[in-house]
Amino acid sequence: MKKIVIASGNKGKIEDFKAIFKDFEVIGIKELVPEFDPDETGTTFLENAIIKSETGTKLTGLPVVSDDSGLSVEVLDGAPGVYSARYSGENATDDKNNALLLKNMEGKENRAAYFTCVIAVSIPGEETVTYTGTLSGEIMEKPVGEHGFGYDPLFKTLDGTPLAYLNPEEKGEISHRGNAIRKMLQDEALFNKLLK
Ligand SMILES: O=P(O)(O)OP(=O)(O)OP(=O)(O)OC[C@H]1O[C@@H](n2cnc3c(O)ncnc32)[C@H](O)[C@@H]1O
Ligand SMILES: [Mg+2]
Repeated sequence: MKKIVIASGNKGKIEDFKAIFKDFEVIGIKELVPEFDPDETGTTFLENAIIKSETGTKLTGLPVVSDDSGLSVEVLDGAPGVYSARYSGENATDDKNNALLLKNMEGKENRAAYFTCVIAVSIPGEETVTYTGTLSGEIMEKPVGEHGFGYDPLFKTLDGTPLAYLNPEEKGEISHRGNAIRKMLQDEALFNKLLK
């Protein structure tokens, strides 16, 4: 089976990609390079996704997939954006990030927000390719639901469904990550290269 490496330390993401690359041997990059943790110095999701996939290919010599994603809130000028994972600082956790977001949204009328996901794929000797997906919705007044991770408990879709009410499969049907993945799966040229 062909190998594909997922350049992420986020177990949720690796599980998502295992379900997608069923015909590949999916390897989390930390299995090969335990200290893998490139600085996400980009100012866009696209730049950070490329940093992660290209660093991964350089270190492993294998095809590498990465995902850079986050939440952008209109009334906060797009914050937390590329800083979504570290919104509440050095020792950020999902709970701390959500608490800070609620605090910064106190008294705000406009609750519009969207998730972005950029997937980058680097293959040795080939140009890196990227796929972008988004999901629009609103920030709620308090966390609800049991599913998901990150900011899911505070997010509801435009039709009013709280994201954390959805199981992984249901979320994938509408999510920013699902939408980026569907674009990637339609790219036949990519899979021809990966399977070569
Ligand atoms: O960089 P890697 O190692 O892949 O893992 P990470 O968790 O640091 O991932 P990012 O740098 O892409 O940061 C993404 C953050 O955005 C948030 N996020 C991304 N996708 C999300 C989703 O589907 N639901 C809720 N929050 C999400 C969440 O807080 C993540 O920690
Ligand atoms: Mg990260």
